[in-house]
Amino acid sequence: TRVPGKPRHFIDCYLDEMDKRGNDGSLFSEDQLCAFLLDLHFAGTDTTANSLLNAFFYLMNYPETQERCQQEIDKVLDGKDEVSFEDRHQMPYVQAVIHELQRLADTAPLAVFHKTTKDTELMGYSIPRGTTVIPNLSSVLSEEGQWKYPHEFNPENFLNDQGEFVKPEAFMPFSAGPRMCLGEALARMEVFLFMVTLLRRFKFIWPEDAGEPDYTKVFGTTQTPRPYRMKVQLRGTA
Ligand code: HEM
Repeated sequence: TRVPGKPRHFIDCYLDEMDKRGNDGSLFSEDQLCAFLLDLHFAGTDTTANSLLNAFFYLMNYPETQERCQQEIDKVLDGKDEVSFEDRHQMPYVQAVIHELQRLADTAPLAVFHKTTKDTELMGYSIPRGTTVIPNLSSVLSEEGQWKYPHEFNPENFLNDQGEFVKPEAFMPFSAGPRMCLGEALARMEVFLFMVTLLRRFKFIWPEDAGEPDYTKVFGTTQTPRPYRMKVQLRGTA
């Protein structure tokens, strides 16, 4: 349905640009376009969507936590039309819950595979040049000794004794190092704004006939919770 010269979206614009350039040796190519689409849909959308899916799955099954988030949100946003990312500094509990949900979402369990470009020594281990290295983020995110409650959902993992938000070093769902997630800042902003906006308006309820929740995930390059249904109620209408 594409009409050259009348772009409707990114792909059309890109194809127009490819037509214009012909074979001028530029980087505009179908391969490059595919790589961009993977970035947009897979790295940029699927990860954040799965984080949100996981978040609402847990919040429905921990209604007291959901309610405590809503109380903090109501207090901080009192009189404001919309939430802004800056508001997170006044919401230590919500921040702790969101980080705890991201920890358990374990969205990219094996990060992205890497390869050593030279012989490398790491903590007494020698890793020859050209070795494929697969980071195990699942292990870090539930490492005993790094978390107060490594194997359960508990926002206390991100709160100190004064109830302030703290981020342990082992929190690395976006991996670490020079090739860590390029979209981390955007993803964190998106997850915060989506969650706060939705929690402010709606109550998320696990349907009575849904049975016991199954917390095991569908494993993949990105992990996702098992399909579920949810009941959504406008707040204040119950
Ligand atoms: C909650 C959401 C997200 C999670 C958990 C996540 C996680 C990750 C992880 C673990 C990596 C691998 C890092 C490594 O190689 O060690 C990665 C890479 C990457 N992510 Fe994300 N990501 C998320 C959202 C996003 C978003 C929204 C974008 C872009 C808009 C994005 C763009 C990228 C890109 C481009 C890379 C490759 C970076 C490179 O190889 O240099 N990610 N992400």
